[in-house]
Amino acid sequence: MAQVPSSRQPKYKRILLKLSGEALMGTEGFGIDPKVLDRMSLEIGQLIGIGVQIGLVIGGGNLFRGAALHAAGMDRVTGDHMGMLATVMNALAMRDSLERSNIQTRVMSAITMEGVTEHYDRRKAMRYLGSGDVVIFSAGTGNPFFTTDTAACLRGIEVDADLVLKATKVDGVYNADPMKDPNAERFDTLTYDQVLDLKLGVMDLTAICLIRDHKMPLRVFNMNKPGALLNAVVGSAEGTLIEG
Ligand SMILES: Nc1ncnc2c1ncn2[C@@H]1O[C@H](COP(=O)(O)OP(=O)(O)O)[C@@H](O)[C@H]1O
Ligand SMILES: O=c1ccn([C@@H]2O[C@H](COP(=O)(O)OP(=O)(O)O)[C@@H](O)[C@H]2O)c(=O)[nH]1
Repeated sequence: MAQVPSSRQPKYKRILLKLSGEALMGTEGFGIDPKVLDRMSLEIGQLIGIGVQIGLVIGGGNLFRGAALHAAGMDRVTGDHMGMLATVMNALAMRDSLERSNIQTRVMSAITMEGVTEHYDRRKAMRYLGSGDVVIFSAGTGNPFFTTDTAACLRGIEVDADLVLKATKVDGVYNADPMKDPNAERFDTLTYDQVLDLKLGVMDLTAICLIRDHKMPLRVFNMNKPGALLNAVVGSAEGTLIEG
């Protein structure tokens, strides 16, 4: 397991990390790049090494998104079911990579899939987290019309995480989409209400309202920046912190 300097002590004991499905495809246009999984496992191993308890939610956008399937003519609920199943595939791939790095991992699913994953059970998940296992919460919330961002916030609140972390392709939250506006400026911190009032497209409104109502802090950071995850967990300025 990767070593980190002992000075880097965690500020947060238990975190819920959300990885977008798209991030898993690396430079490919679809699917899963094992190199990305292994890099994430290395970074997660560093956190385990300093005693952080980790819940993971992985999106499915590298495989299927209900809204996109619907736009192409499919029934929306069927599309969302396919999207949720895609997150289970990503979770199994991530578990495989974590376990090859000797990190004990559990996959739970909000949709019953006996023989493939455990069914989501909050109390069991809390026990697994408490004993140091990584728990991957798959199949989103189990309901259509939601996103895995909302699932991450929901599970984070349910399992009493100290912080929800959204790993994404950009360096944090900006005053405009930085992929479209080269002059966009990044915020170091934001309140929940600022995110809502300024309509900052970093997470869907359901997710932001949920964390606002439960006062769950959220940090948005760039998952392609080596060491950014560790920085965020030791409390260094990294990306954008949303709270208050
Ligand atoms: N105000 C904003 N600040 C940061 N990113 C934004 C903003 N508005 C839109 N985005 C876009 O949101 C994306 C991050 O969301 P994410 O959920 O990781 O991606 P996706 O929606 O493709 O799964 C970024 O790649 C960025 O282009
Ligand atoms: O609670 C949930 C979570 C996800 N999804 C479906 O799963 C897809 C993949 O999730 P998401 O788009 O959040 O993945 P990401 O953008 O993070 O890769 C979504 O588009 C939805 O179709 C859903 O129906 N309910």
